[in-house]
Amino acid sequence: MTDDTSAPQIEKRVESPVDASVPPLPDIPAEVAAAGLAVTATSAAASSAEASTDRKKSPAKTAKPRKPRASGASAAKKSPRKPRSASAPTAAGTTPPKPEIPAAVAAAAFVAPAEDAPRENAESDGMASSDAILDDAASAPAEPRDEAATDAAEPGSGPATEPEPEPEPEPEPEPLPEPEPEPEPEPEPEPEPEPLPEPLSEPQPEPEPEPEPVPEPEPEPEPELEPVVTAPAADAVADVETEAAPPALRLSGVTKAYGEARAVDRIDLEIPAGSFYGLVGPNGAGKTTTLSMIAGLLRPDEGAVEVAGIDIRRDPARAKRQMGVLPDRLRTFDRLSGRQLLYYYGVLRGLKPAVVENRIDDLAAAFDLTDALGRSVSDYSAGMTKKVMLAGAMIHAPRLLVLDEPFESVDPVSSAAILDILQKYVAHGGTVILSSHGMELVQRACSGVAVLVGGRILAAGTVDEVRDGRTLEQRFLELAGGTSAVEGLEWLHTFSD
Ligand SMILES: Nc1ncnc2c1ncn2[C@@H]1O[C@H](COP(=O)(O)OP(=O)(O)OP(=O)(O)O)[C@@H](O)[C@H]1O
Repeated sequence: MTDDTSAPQIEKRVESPVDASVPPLPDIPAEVAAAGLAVTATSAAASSAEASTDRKKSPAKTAKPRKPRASGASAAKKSPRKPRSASAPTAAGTTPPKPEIPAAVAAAAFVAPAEDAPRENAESDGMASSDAILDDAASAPAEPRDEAATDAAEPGSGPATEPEPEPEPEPEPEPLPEPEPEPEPEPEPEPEPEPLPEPLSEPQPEPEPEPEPVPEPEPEPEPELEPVVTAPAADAVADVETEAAPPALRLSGVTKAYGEARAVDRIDLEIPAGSFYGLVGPNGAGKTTTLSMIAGLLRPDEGAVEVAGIDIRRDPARAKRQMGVLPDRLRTFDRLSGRQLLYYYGVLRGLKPAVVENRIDDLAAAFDLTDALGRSVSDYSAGMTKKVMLAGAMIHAPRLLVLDEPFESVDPVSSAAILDILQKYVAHGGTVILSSHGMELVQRACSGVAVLVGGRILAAGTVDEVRDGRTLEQRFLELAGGTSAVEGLEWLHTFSD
């Protein structure tokens, strides 16, 4: 379809995707994204009410000079935001409806993070990128997150909105000018602004409340924001990855048991950046469990997972920032339209609304979803849902894509388009690890492969090394036990009618 052209487009726009005012995902999710989204949704919904209320009030408040608590810088920052949110998410003419979703989402998503929880929980948490986000959020700092949430709210969807952390730090036109010019405490500043405001506000010292509101503390958040969604240009990805040491992914003695059964048993695996890596194995072999631990959605009982050298257990927020995740089950916020869902994927990852809008269009074209963007995801077919979730996993241009059976249920044309997108992504330094039952596809598309059977890796290396002169399917059958003789079903050959 639009394969050839779509990919390049994506690269094009990856330049300055991060919303300077939005904190990195990890933080965001304190409640958010899939896993985090739920949280975000929840908190966002909750705070959105406040946010909207605050906004409405803001003008009025502004009229009243309050005590200059926030620095001039911060105040200045906030004012410009309001206008933006108003025009935010309308991209293709479709304005994201109200985020009742978030609320619903939150409920669903949050269940996820459970690690040792029973299957149901594990899955909902499971490989959902949103879940991952949630985890991040949980581990992330509170501040940035609020901002992210705020941005997310901007989409115009009233509900899930902006968590305004501190409703009070209201900018004060009058007070601002003074703090900035110069911390001349007593002489001039006091006479003008203080008379009225003081009675209203709270601060303690009457004479010198201004010097305290340190003017500089706020600039700090910005530095954090930048590193957040680094994704930018493919070139950048390539640069960073190429030389420096750590592999894109390293598993060391990773083990996960459910009761007595070891779903994953002491797995060691190292995948260099720029790899297109396949994880194959029979049903129940432990592929999803392994990918869920990589994504940070399940915690290993033993062993360590490192993403680009970052131990996901020690610094989950930063590690998850590097990843885009497609969960094994298509659980997502399906009451949102495709456009809304992608919009939230993007803003929750800290992207600027305008960037998200552009990427949504690019991804929709690439995945042949343009005509479906306005429809509720709950009405999508399995393949369409898989594609929109895959698009969501990519929208922030992560360095590592963790995809659980990305081609399952996807039609041949879309599969070819997805494969083309992934191959170009890898060619520019990105790394893909995916699970699949398609031996032919893995043999054709992947550079490396691991065969997982009974929770253990029986073979791993380049595809050619593993298949060792045979087809990958033949090799797989050997390792997985081959074809078993079918006996005991003779009754099936004697029809009941
Ligand atoms: N939450 C859970 N609670 C109990 N057992 C679980 C849970 N999740 C997975 N398992 C078990 O762990 C083993 C590995 O499951 P997993 O889903 O990782 O396999 P898989 O290789 O992805 O299988 P498939 O190819 O069918 O998707 C299976 O025996 C499964 O029943």
